Amino acid sequence: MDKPQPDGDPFEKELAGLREKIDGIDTRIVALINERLDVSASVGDLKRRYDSKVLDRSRESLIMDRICRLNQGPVDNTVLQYIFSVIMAASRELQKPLTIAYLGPEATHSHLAALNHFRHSGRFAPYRNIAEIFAEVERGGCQYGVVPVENSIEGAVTHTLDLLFESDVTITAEYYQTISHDLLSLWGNLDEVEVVYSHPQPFAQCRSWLQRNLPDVVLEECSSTAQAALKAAANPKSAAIASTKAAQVYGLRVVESKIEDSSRNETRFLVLGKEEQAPTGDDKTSVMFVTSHIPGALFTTLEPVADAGLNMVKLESRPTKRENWSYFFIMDIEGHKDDARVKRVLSTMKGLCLYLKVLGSYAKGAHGGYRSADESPREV
Ligand SMILES: O=C(O)C(=O)C[C@]1(C(=O)O)C=C[C@@H](O)C=C1
Repeated sequence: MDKPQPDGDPFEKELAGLREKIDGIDTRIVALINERLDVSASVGDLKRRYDSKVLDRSRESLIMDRICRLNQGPVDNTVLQYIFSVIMAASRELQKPLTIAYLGPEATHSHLAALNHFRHSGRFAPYRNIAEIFAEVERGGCQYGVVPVENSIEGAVTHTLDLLFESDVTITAEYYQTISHDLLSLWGNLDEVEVVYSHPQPFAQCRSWLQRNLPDVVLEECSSTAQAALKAAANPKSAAIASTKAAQVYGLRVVESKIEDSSRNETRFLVLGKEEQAPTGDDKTSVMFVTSHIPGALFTTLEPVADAGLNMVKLESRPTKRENWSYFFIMDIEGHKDDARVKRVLSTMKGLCLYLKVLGSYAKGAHGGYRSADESPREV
């Protein structure tokens, strides 16, 4: 059916009336948001005086539940939660701006994970490598650092595991970032594309699409997808495989979204910090340990975990690099280190191995992340 055509004056008049109403409502919304932020600033003062943490996830969950119960429509609960997640991010930012280190440059998947996990609130600082992020968090230059630890297709990020062995930072959270690749170019089409830039991993993950659509182009490897986008922005006869965020940051257009062969590509990121996290009731604990060089040592060390019925969700081994053929292990179990059962098991394990360190207890992350400002509902 054809859309009704604006009928000159009556349409304009009615539209102006409705828009005036919207302006009036917006005025009230702005005033209410600022009124809420004023109260939040007072909460911030109180928290500073009592040395209490700014972020209170359990309170935020209660707020989300409450607004959904109050909601009578027509707004969808997901949209409402999204709006409130941004309001609360502004609230936290006002109370205490956070500094978050991530693996740069801008618009990498690490950047997206950091933005999504912290709901866009804070000062996000790019670092050149994972070691620098650990060092920055350790020396207190940034409160948090976001580092990749495992990809669902490529496996462990061994550099991160090695740094966990050496460093004194705590794991404060985990975040699963869906990895999706877009083809970006200056003109937004495939015409005249002679070269495609990207990191080796996206090339491997988009192989079928490239074969089907750009079988004859040169594939040029870059150190990151952001670097690839930067190069594509300087060459009109090229394209880059990178994130949608990179298109915004480097002034490119999206030729095609989600060109990866498998849609189940996820990277697990760890959020490093210094503060231990209180139990939430649905936690994970990461533990690092070194076993002695005798047959069955690993089995003996892990036996208490099985005996207590604790669910081990991951076990990785890495060379200690201090002695040939000696290894350290990183184990993730369900539960918080303050849970009586976990406490008992860790204390028994400590007596059975050469060295054991708890890397952190933190709330379990949801696969696919949670809705945040970067994953805003597309239609609204
Ligand atoms: O209630 C608090 O503790 C607040 O700091 C306020 C507020 C909010 O904006 O509602 C902000 C940050 C916290 O994570 C939880 C809630």
